[in-house]
Amino acid sequence: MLSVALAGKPNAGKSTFYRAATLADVDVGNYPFTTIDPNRGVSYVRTDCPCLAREDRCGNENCRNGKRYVPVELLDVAGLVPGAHEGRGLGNQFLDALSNADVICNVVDASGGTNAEGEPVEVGSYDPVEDVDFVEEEMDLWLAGIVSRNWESVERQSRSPDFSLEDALTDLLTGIGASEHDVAATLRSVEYPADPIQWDEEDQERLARDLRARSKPIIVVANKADVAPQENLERLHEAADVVVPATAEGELALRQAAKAGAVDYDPGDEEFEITGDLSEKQERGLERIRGVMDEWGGTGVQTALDTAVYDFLDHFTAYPVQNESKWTDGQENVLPDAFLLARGSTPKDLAFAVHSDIGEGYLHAVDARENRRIGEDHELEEGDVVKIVSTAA
Ligand SMILES: Nc1nc2c(ncn2[C@@H]2O[C@H](COP(=O)(O)OP(=O)(O)OP(=O)(O)O)[C@@H](O)[C@H]2O)c(=O)[nH]1
Repeated sequence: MLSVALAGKPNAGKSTFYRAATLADVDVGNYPFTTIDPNRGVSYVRTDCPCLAREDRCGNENCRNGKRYVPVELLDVAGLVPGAHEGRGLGNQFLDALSNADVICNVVDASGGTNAEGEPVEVGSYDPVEDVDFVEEEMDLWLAGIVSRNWESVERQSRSPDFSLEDALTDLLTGIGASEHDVAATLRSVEYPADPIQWDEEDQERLARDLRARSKPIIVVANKADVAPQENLERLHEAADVVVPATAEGELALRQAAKAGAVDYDPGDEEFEITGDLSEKQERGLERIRGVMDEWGGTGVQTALDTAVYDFLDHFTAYPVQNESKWTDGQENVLPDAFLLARGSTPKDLAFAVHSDIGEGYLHAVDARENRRIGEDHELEEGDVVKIVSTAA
């Protein structure tokens, strides 16, 4: 399962975001929105379900009237502080947890109401742009530290006659969780000395920064947007590639109210409707959230996850089925599964995502929307429904 990590300094709102994003108003099937352990849970990205193209909604447990929720792992990596790569605060423990993530949401207190250590200060007095830079910096230097600690071994290997620097670096970097694809791209784009003995700290750091940017991309969640000065949000937009304004507290309140049956709201909706009895205070609280949602097109929590996975990581959703006309599996379940795949993935990649045996026995595939056979190197797209024919099926 694709893994999204929440990082950021203390008190930025990570736990609130995490609690909101892993809370469901109903229990859903195999992937309840419940927490796996205190810092690792299941959340969802939202997309249009292919059943919208049909007369009836599919009724899948992760589809709500055509809004499809696709499971992702969510990690809450608490308490990162400046200097963590040198062991400050809880130090490397958190950075190590981040190494399992495919994409990172840097939760920033956009209100400027907490300082670098996460201690409360007057709202607007701290510059949240500092928090954008520090998470990136900590991760870059943490990776540079790993490269540096392992350098002696690369130097030792270089004495062997059939030594290849590229192979040694690939071994080292894939060993710490980077994909071969990212490592190859980094080695192509960064200039470095051919002899490991000639490398200095700067060479190691350049390599680490490039690889970090490829293998651990970071989006910024401008949290506490409900109380953030407009100027802070503008500055954050200038400082980072992708910034999503959000109110984690607002999303948590809405999901709790939805769970209690007091509002009609699905995660990612731009608005909600009050449907149950609420105290005057509760109603005032929810109306305040409505004001923020009107401005940003929702609370931003679902948008942040969707942006991280679909836009920033450039993934899409594909739906394998066994019956190409009914879009069902062997048990008559309609659109039973949804898989997140990287842009450029083919039917064979989908087959491997379903099961390695299905991938190995791959024969051909059928586009169930168009009802036609598709080639092995056909690039799948968002919402594709695919029947895979395999010797293993
Ligand atoms: N105004 C406002 N406050 C928020 C929002 N999200 C979180 N908070 C508040 O910010 C404070 C810190 O939130 P947490 O979720 O505990 O922060 P954290 O980043 O997990 O902190 P650590 O666990 O210390 O790493 C709490 O008082 C929250 O209620 C928001 O969207 N708006």
